[in-house]
Amino acid sequence: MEFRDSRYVVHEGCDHIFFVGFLGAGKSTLARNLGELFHRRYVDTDRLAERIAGKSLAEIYENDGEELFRQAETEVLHTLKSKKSLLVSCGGGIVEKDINLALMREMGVIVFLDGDLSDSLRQIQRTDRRPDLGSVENATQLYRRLRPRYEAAADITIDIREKTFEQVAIDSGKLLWERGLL
Ligand SMILES: Nc1ncnc2c1ncn2[C@@H]1O[C@H](COP(=O)(O)OP(=O)(O)OP(=O)(O)O)[C@@H](O)[C@H]1O
Ligand SMILES: O=C(O)C1=C[C@@H](O)[C@@H](O)[C@H](O)C1
Ligand SMILES: [Mg+2]
Repeated sequence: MEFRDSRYVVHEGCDHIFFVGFLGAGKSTLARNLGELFHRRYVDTDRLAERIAGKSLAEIYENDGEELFRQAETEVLHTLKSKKSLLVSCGGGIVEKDINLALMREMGVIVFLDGDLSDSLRQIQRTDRRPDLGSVENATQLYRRLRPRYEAAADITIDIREKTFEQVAIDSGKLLWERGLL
């Protein structure tokens, strides 16, 4: 059943806000915080992809490989077309596929949380559950490869370096509110 609540902002057409950025940057925390502050529903593409596949991200990678996970991720994005006004925290690798970028652009705006790799690595508690991460060398390579893709995809970039999660929520909430996006 479609969730309805008069406190929630409803714009015309599809008006999702997609948060992209490296693994552990704080995308889910921000989307959840902004959802509470601005009464917008929040979803996470990794969790939705796990639901489609019926297993955890780590299990998908191990049993089926990354490609199947990426397919589930694209499927997830398609399902969001029929929804409205969502705050969407995206998997770190969502920018790997051009089709995902096109779908996100079609459905709303893309916000890039631009942070340091060292902060991401510190914030990720269970690196064993993160198949994409691997060693520090691997994570560094991945960060170098993905960062230009986040930058190119972004409608809005938020510098999150040396900011607390709370500061990021306040700064980005203000910015998105001023642009009429929240
Ligand atoms: N207020 C906070 N202060 C410090 N650390 C926090 C705070 N909120 C969350 N964290 C930590 O930072 C981690 C990363 O945050 P979050 O899960 O929001 O990032 P993400 O970008 O969504 O990562 P993922 O790659 O898992 O999708 C959390 O798992 C948590 O351990
Ligand atoms: O290793 C991981 O935890 C992840 C791998 C990528 O597919 C990402 O897209 C996903 O967000 C997380
Ligand atoms: Mg997340």
